[in-house]
Amino acid sequence: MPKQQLLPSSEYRILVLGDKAVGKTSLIARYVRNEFPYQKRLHINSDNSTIYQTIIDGTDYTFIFCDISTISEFEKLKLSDTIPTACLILFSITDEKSFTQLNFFYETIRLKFSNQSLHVPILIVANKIDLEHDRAVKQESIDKLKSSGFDVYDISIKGNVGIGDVIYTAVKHLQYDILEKVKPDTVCACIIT
Ligand SMILES: Nc1nc2c(ncn2[C@@H]2O[C@H](COP(=O)(O)OP(=O)(O)OP(=O)(O)O)[C@@H](O)[C@H]2O)c(=O)[nH]1
Repeated sequence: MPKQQLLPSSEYRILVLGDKAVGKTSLIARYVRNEFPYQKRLHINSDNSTIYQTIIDGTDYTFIFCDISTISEFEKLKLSDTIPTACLILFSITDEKSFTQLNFFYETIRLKFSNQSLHVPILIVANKIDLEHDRAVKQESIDKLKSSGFDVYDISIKGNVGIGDVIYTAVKHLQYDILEKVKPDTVCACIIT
């Protein structure tokens, strides 16, 4: 009997949002090209998206990264729920305002996706941890977010620390949500031989 794999879609959209200069473009450039600092716009399509194919745990993936600098860009985004979508909201530990903006981004995303049939995971990313000496956001404030149940990841794009973990976690969240959605009754997520 032919092998049939009933696994989640391998195409994922990853929206990267956050205040000015928190490292949104740098994150995509680092992940896709291992480039830091990035060469201006070299890798960005005209719609500010970057398509990247990779293999994770032996499976092929296509990621569509969308670099969103302003809320008006975000609101203009045409989204369908055919492509599973995760959101990364970045802030910089050296910029208190970028931290206080988190709530605004979080709520805007939740509203935008309120009609989506699939749950959209939102991960919060604390960037520039290499700049500990310039820290403006207290660690206790970040710990408080974590203990309230938010997924918060500490990264340094410059130091190439933690980026792979963030993307990996986003994808695993998406797969889990898709499997939960298709799980009931007759459909099982398994390999039929
Ligand atoms: N030290 C340090 N600098 C970083 C890090 N990540 C990004 N930067 C720097 O922060 C600045 C802003 O990075 P960008 O990637 O342009 O930030 P952005 O969020 O895309 O900015 P906008 O497009 O203006 O919204 C650049 O000078 C980066 O080189 C990091 O982890 N550590």
